Amino acid sequence: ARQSWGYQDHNGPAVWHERFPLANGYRQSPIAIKSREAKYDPLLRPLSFSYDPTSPKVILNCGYAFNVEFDDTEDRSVLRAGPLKGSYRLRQFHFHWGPTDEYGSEHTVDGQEYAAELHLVHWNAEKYPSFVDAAQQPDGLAVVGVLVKVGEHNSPLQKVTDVLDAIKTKGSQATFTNFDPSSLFPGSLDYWTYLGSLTVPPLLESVIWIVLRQPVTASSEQLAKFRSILCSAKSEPACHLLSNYRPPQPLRNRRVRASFH
Ligand SMILES: NS(=O)(=O)c1ccc(C(=O)NCCC(=O)/N=C/Cc2cnc[nH]2)cc1
Ligand SMILES: [Zn+2]
Repeated sequence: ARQSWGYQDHNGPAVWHERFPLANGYRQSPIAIKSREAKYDPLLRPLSFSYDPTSPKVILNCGYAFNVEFDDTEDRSVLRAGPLKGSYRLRQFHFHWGPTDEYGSEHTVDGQEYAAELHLVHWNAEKYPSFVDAAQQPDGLAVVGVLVKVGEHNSPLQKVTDVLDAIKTKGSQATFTNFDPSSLFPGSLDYWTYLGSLTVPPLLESVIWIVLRQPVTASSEQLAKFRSILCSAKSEPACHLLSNYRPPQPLRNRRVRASFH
């Protein structure tokens, strides 16, 4: 079968444009956030989320990340307010990381790269009939990004890292429930927001990004656990997913707004 996209030299972010022309689009993500150029917007409201801890169902190794996937057939876990109009339904969360603790986040802040980044992917179920439809619309998706720096052990995260041995190979999945993803949030919900895209192919320009200002920590051992999953299927030669971040993309004609002074 044709090589699909990935994060190696032959199929990584530098060549995605060959098969996914949106890679060179006008509202691509991630971006390098420059805090001094972000403008405080008093019209931005605090984020309001209500997550049902029984709505996560499975954790899946999709070869380029692992996704904790939610039952999004009704409004069980939703995000409202902030920069959003209406309510957005949580579909999945996943992480991006790098080969060492020094880098691996997708967004950077004032040139600072973080060890990893958590993405909670929501879609506008009030306005669109399905995730796939919402993903084609400029206001269809809302992704909350949480920066992860290496440091103290993160105990809520341990529930996720403990199950990674059970989904080592691409395509494997395991039951995963009774988990509240807001347990992974930092103390402050201050955020930057801007209009962007998926950071993986097809790079659709349908994401309202909400990047929390305050990072959370994870221990070096927990970060190493991310790198232990394989991007290869059981039948293939093993290849560890050591890195799955897209570097920052041109800001072009966009403004980053801040919810805080
Ligand atoms: N990196 S990101 O946050 O921009 C991002 C956002 C969305 C996707 C995405 O849309 N991937 C497709 C796989 C998926 O989301 N699968 C979900 C299955 C599912 C979950 N609940 C019901 N079905 C990937 C990366
Ligand atoms: Zn992501």
